[in-house]
Formats: sequence, structure tokens, C-alpha cells
Amino acid sequence: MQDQTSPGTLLGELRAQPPLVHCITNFVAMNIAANVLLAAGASPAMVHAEEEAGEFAAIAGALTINIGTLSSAWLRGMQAAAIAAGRAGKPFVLDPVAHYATGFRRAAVDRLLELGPTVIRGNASEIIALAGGASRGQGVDSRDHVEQAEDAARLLAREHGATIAVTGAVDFVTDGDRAARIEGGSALMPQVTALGCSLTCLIGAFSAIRPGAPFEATVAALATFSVAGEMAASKADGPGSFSWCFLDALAALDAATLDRDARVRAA
Ligand SMILES: Nc1ncnc2c1ncn2[C@@H]1O[C@H](COP(=O)(O)OP(=O)(O)O)[C@@H](O)[C@H]1O
Ligand SMILES: Cc1ncsc1CCOP(=O)(O)O
Ligand SMILES: [Mg+2]
Repeated sequence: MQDQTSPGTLLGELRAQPPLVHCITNFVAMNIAANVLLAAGASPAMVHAEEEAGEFAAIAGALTINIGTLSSAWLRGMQAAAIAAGRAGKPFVLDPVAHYATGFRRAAVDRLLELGPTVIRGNASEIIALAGGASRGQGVDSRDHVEQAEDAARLLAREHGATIAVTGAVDFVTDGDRAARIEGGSALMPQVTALGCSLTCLIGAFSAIRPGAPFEATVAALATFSVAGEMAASKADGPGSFSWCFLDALAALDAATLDRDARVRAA
């Protein structure tokens, strides 16, 4: 597929004009997420201090917020950034890492949801719990299947007016009206920490390219990960080599290959 909003078209535009992506992510993810964005062609900046997060969000193309290693000070920075992104009309992508695990996380996510995320990405356990369901998640790891989270995703999309991405073996994206499944990737991906967090940052990069089309931007980011993941798996011997093969695959991926190999189906 090759149209105005095909994954390849968006990847080409991203490379032609690298967007500045404001990432408030966790200590585990900061390095790999920045490298993922650079390999894809975007310009990452990890900025979380409450003294500057609001000011920075206004100048970036998109904001991504991830609660993986949360503290009260970080939460204040997240709120300032989300408010500023909203005022500036910039997309805001939320990753509610393990929000079901503690009261502090649940309260933080409730506050961030009030600030109107454009896209929410999580694994199946996180999305099920966000919609009020009983999830089997353990810490940051999902123990539910994406198919079990599809109704929850549709519900959340309508409730928050957001695009919802559920990732796993086959990803699912919905804006409450349209929905798509994206096949591909590799079983090695959940064996490398913070790849999901990095994907959230990449959704931010694609959202900056198409601020008015979060569904298409999210599908493009997920398709990019799926195709690069398959390429990397064909070369890797295990999680260690997968992580650097994945960066190489992302950097080598071109628009035509992405559109040829992406397996995106309407759902
Ligand atoms: N079993 C799997 N097979 C193929 N790809 C997978 C599998 N599990 C996860 N992925 C991919 O790994 C990436 C991160 O997703 P996921 O592991 O669900 O996030 P998180 O790290 O937040 O739990 C996504 O691109 C997803 O498609
Ligand atoms: C291990 C860990 N602990 C807190 S955040 C984090 C990283 C989670 O990354 P991902 O959600 O992409 O698996
Ligand atoms: Mg995660």
C-alpha cells in the first residue's frame, strides 16, 4: 500500500524533516528509546524536570509520557508538559506502564488521562486494566493476549476520544471507529527491556508528522516496529544481538520496503 498516509509515506516524511520528540520516559528506557528514534530518523530529547518540561513541550513536535519509573517530581513535570502540549496543539502519547500495580501509579494515570492524551499505547494487561477489567499483568509484563484487550481498547478510545494501541504478538489499534491489526515482529521483542517504551516514543515521532491523523500515525509506527523486528530476528542469535540488530534494521528500513512488508489489516 502506498498512499498519503501509508506507513512508508510517513516514514519518508519523517526522514525528510526529522521531528523533535519530547520524551518523558523511564530510567530503563531512556537510552534505547533515544537510539530507536535516531535509527528511525527522528530527533529525541529526554526532558523530565518540572522546571522545564512545560516550556520544552511547547517547542517539540510531540510529547510522550511514560510512568515506568515514577516519582512525585516527575509526575509534576509530566503534568506541566501535558498541559503545555495541549495548549500548543501538540500530540501527547501516554504509556501507562504497570499502572495497575500501585495506588500511586493508578492516581498518576488518572490525572494524566484528564489532560487528554491523543494516543495511549500499552500491552494487553495494561489496556484491560485501564478499562476497568481484571488483568493478569505482572509488574511491567503482560500476561494477557491482545485479542482479550480489543473490547477494552474500543471502550477507552470512545471514552477518551483517543487512539488506543494494544501491542503483543499481533498489535491492535482503534480510534473507536476504525480498527486495524498489525502482524509481524518477533517473540524476541518482549525479551528486550523497554522496546515497548521505545515504540511509544516512535508513535510520538509519527504523530508529530501527522498531528491530525493519530490513527494513521500509530499504525505507521507499529508497522515500522513489526517489519524491523522481523528483519532483526532473521539475523539475531538471541535477545542481546536482537537489540542491536533491531537498531540496524530500523536504520536500514526504507519507505518502499516498509509498505511492501507491512501486514496491516482492517479489523
Ligand atoms: N510475541 C510477539 N511476537 C511478535 N512481536 C511481539 C511479540 N510480543 C511483543 N511484540 C512486539 O514488541 C513490541 C513491544 O510490545 P510489547 O512487548 O507488547 O510492549 P511492552 O514492552 O510495553 O510490554 C511491539 O512492536 C510488539 O508488536
Ligand atoms: C523493567 C522496567 N521497570 C520499570 S519501567 C521498565 C521498562 C519497561 O519497558 P517495557 O514496558 O517496554 O517492557
Ligand atoms: Mg510497556
